[in-house]
Amino acid sequence: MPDPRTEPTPAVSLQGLTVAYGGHGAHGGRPALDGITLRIQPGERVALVGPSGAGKSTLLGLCNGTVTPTSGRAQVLGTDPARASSRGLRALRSRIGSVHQHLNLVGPLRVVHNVNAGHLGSWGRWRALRSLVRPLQVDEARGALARVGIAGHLHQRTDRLSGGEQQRVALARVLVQDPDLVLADEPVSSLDPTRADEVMGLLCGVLSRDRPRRTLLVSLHDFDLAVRHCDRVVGLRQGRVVLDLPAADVDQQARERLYELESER
Ligand SMILES: Nc1ncnc2c1ncn2[C@@H]1O[C@H](COP(=O)(O)OP(=O)(O)OP(=O)(O)O)[C@@H](O)[C@H]1O
Repeated sequence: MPDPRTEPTPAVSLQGLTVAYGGHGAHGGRPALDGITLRIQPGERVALVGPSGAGKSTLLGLCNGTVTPTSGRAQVLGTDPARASSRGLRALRSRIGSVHQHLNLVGPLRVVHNVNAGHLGSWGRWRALRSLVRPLQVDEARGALARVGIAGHLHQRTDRLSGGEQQRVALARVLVQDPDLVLADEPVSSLDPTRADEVMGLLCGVLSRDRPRRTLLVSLHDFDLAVRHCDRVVGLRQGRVVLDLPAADVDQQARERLYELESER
């Protein structure tokens, strides 16, 4: 049993968390998350996998405070998002980087502005507006783009880039934000397999090498990508954790158990 005095404070700690949207469970009374207990240590790269509707996005939403639990407790970077003041929640969110399938990039803006959006949590409003007129911290933006392999695109219009390149802009935005925790919800599901593999390599490589204690929690439909790029694989099914293994220990049997048809259970 680990000694609580020497264990690091977890980056994410969920205890008996249940989410029942609208006060009722989804799918005929079943909650979206059903008594989830999970600890993720700083620096871990964790993949969340499981069938559609298993609760992966809901779990990520709990971590950034956009979803409120019905019961149970969460600590994310030492803060309970559901009990934090609005200032506390803002402070927490400034330490969390997000990567989504929908990239939330402003297409007509030049790439440098979208990368600099990573500073918005720390820049005041005037600094942000000034930067829109004449970009600030350009060298930092260029450096971040270089690290994701598209340094030459700094001044291009963002919507002229390919989907994979735009995903790299979103990663560069996270790099300049420099968060302690990255939450990625289906970050590569719109990319072809080769691009998806490259972007996952950057997400789990550059983003975590950048700061070794940075924690990554990424939901994925592609089980192979999860095993290939992450340290640990957590499988959700019907709102419960049914698999939690180091990626190296995941075998075919574990995979089949996770995805077997609902009717077979
Ligand atoms: N805002 C909401 N209101 C009501 N029910 C919701 C809401 N969001 C999700 N649900 C339900 O909660 C359950 C879990 O959904 P969630 O999106 O977390 O699953 P998921 O594993 O991310 O699915 P997918 O892989 O398809 O994105 C589903 O039954 C879904 O219909």
